[in-house]
Amino acid sequence: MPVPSFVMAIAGGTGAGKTTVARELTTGVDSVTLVPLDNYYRDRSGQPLEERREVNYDHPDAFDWPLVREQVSALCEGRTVEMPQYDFTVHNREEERVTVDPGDVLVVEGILALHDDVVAEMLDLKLYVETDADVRILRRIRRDVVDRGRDLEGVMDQYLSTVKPMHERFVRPTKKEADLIIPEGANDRAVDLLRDRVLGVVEEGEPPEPFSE
Ligand SMILES: Nc1ncnc2c1ncn2[C@@H]1O[C@H](COP(=O)(O)OP(=O)(O)O)[C@@H](O)[C@H]1O
Ligand SMILES: Nc1ccn([C@@H]2O[C@H](COP(=O)(O)O)[C@@H](O)[C@H]2O)c(=O)n1
Repeated sequence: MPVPSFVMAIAGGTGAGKTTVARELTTGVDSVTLVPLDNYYRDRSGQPLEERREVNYDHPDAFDWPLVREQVSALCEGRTVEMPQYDFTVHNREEERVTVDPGDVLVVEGILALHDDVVAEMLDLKLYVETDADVRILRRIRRDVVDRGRDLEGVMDQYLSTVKPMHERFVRPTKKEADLIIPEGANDRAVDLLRDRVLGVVEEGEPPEPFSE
């Protein structure tokens, strides 16, 4: 298995465009390993669905950080992991894990991708995608209703009770940890420049250090 040429994290608020930026930045790279932090929500099989619906999923405590650290570290060392998968419709991990191999580029992506100090030590590049809150909530309403089986009233309640306050308390402050802030989602110029650097590291063997200097 290859040891990744470099490892990046993409943080930002819900609906900011993190997944889109991850895809754009790695276009042309042969082997990319995505580590979506959503897969690392804690296992709540011991809790009834009614309770799971009420959990604050935007607080750092909702995530299984020991497992995040263990698996990111393993992938960085060129080892395969059995990655958990998450089912948003039932607010829980799926029973089956998926075998994930390390690629040339490793991308840790999620609202709190820049939250954990131990994970931060493993990163060559830290990005924060910044998109206005009104754009993000509109994107989220569409996604949660269409893809995640939620109703509009519930999405609005969750946004005001936990998503927004936790964004202000835990997500937005991680912006200061970022090497680069990408404005307005998949900003073409910023993404083009970064993609060239990613390809330079992977294809030409350039050192990843200038990203963070
Ligand atoms: N720059 C952009 N312009 C328009 N739509 C975008 C842009 N970036 C992302 N989107 C759309 O917004 C939604 C959320 O994007 P996504 O990348 O999944 O966000 P996140 O991973 O931060 O939650 C998706 O439907 C995506 O297609
Ligand atoms: N059971 C869950 C778990 C998480 N969420 C929300 O997902 C958001 C993070 O995912 P993004 O793709 O939007 O970054 C986060 O804001 C949680 O509120 C959920 O609704 N239900």
